[in-house]
Amino acid sequence: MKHLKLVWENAEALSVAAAHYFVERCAKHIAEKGSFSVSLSGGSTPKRLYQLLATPAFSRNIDWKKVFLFWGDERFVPHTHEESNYKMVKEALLDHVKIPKKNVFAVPTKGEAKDCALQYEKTIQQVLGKQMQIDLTLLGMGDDGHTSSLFPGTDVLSEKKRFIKEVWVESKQTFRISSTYRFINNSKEVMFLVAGAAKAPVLKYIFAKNAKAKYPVQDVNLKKGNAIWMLDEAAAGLI
Ligand SMILES: O=C1O[C@H](COP(=O)(O)O)[C@@H](O)[C@H](O)[C@H]1O
Repeated sequence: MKHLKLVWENAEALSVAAAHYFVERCAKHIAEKGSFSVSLSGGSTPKRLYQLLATPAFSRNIDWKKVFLFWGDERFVPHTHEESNYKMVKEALLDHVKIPKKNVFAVPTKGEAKDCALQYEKTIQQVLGKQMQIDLTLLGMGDDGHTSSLFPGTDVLSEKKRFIKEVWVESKQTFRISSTYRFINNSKEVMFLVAGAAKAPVLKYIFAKNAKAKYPVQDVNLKKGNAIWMLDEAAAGLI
């Protein structure tokens, strides 16, 4: 897998560049096969991208009827909770664009986490078919090197069969529902959005020559596609 690193002046410039990239990929996939599937990232950095996509400047260039949205990970809280990734995307994007409800696949969060994870995996299978291939997976990276909800030291890191799995995150004393490496690495392409100086030490480590495996993000290794890293100057400062 190739890694393309692009460094932008700040988080705003990074988000604008990511929005342009999203529009371009969307047009390409729709022209080629009539649809565009995206796995959305949670966390602090992508919110601005979603807000930009909702503005007329970007939104008018997106054929929302042909866009299918999934969540790469979700906090195990109701969809109305402040920490819900669904709520963040709803308020930043979904409430402002004409995407059909049937194209939006939120992670269920009622009942047991393990049942919700299984149910979501089945939903994705029904929509994407056996291939389970997302066109564009958006990812962030935590200061601890986690991506999606693949946190250091968690069981989900060694999951080989499942595409979606519940994960108990000890450091946060909570369940999350996460994409597994199997699902992420089957994507056609991933785009990382990473901003802020707190991310710089992990980026320095993972982009060093012959870096040994240490952080979960290092196991994102697409079977066929490539990774594009959108970084701001603060995050890229030690590379
Ligand atoms: O991929 C992801 O990464 C973030 C970490 O991103 P941050 O911008 O909040 O530092 C993670 O927590 C998020 O849920 C996930 O989708």
